[in-house]
Amino acid sequence: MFRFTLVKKDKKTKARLGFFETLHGKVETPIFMPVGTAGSVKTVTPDELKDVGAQIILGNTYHLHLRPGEDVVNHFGGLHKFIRWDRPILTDSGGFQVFSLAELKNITEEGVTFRSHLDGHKIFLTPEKSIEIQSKLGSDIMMVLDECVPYPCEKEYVKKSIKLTTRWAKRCKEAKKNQWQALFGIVQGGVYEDLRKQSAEEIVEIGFDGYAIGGLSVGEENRLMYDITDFTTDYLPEDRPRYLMGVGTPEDILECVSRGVDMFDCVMPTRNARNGLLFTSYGKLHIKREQWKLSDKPIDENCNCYTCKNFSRGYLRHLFKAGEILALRLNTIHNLHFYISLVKDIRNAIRKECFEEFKKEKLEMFKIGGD
Ligand SMILES: Cc1ccc(CCc2c3nc[nH]c3cc3c(=O)[nH]c(N)nc23)cc1
Ligand SMILES: [Zn+2]
Repeated sequence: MFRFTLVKKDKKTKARLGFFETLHGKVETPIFMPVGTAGSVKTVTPDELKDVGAQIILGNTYHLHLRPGEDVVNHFGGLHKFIRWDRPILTDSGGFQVFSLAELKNITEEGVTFRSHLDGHKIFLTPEKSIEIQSKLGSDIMMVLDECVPYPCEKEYVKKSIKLTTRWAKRCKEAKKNQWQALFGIVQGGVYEDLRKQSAEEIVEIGFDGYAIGGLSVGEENRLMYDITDFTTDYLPEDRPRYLMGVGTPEDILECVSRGVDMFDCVMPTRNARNGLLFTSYGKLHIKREQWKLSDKPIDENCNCYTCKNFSRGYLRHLFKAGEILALRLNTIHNLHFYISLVKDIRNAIRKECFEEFKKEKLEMFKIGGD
């Protein structure tokens, strides 16, 4: 069960306001999706995720297959019941994680063989296997198994790779049959516009509930990521959501919304939080710095999250320096709230037809610097 509704198109940019409906509820777009790789968004509870306004979270086929295994999750009635999250969940197919995490991998027509990064045992992931795992996890949105080529990557290899990715996408759609879960296609093609066009046309031809732009946020310069995104969205149907995988910083999200992207995921808010790097309206702030030792100010005076309503920078710095686990939790709550509030404000700006001014103002403020 899946349906996307386009509510409004910005007049000056390619920004869009919309929402999609799933079995587990509605998600407004543009949206930021917190990453919960192994069945938890690190350090926070489902209730805290709801408090910061999370509407959908991500899970991962690769990690959950390795541990605890999809049969264990299925035993508990699927991922929603297992992790106590009753809103939508999107799972990645495992392809990207194989290419970025696993030792020794071998890609053939049939699928990809790799060794687990946990205990080294051999695993053979095929399009059919990936769909089987995601079905047992019971995610609302499944991703096709694709090959995310590295950056840089020579054009001849990318040319062959997108053909494989298209054949795997077809096999995923066939393997899904008439299951209730939505299935998103993934467009590849590296940084080559002609290959991006070819991949987009082939994936759209197969037909999916939504379309992801893959193969970016893999080390290429931001300008290149923006250009490829801008080029690719023109080849995706208007009446389906567009998901730019792995993106990005607050600036990236503003820039890519204006280039026609609806869905984002990134480990940045959660990973940076655990490293003491906090997002504020004026840019990033390093909480461990000496200068915050006696500061009684909140992280961000424009923020009304639990952390900013209750704690000073001085206390948060102390917790972080002391290695207190509470530091990781309070920092994560703030950073997630920052990202989720940013996309909420983006939605409101598109609704009020002032997105371009909003984007310019935000980008200026981010440059001021939080430290
Ligand atoms: C839990 C979870 C974590 C991460 C992701 C997205 C992971 C991700 C990328 N991240 C950065 N760039 C990325 C590119 C691709 C890609 O081309 N294909 C796929 N399947 N995933 C990607 C999805 C789910
Ligand atoms: Zn806050």
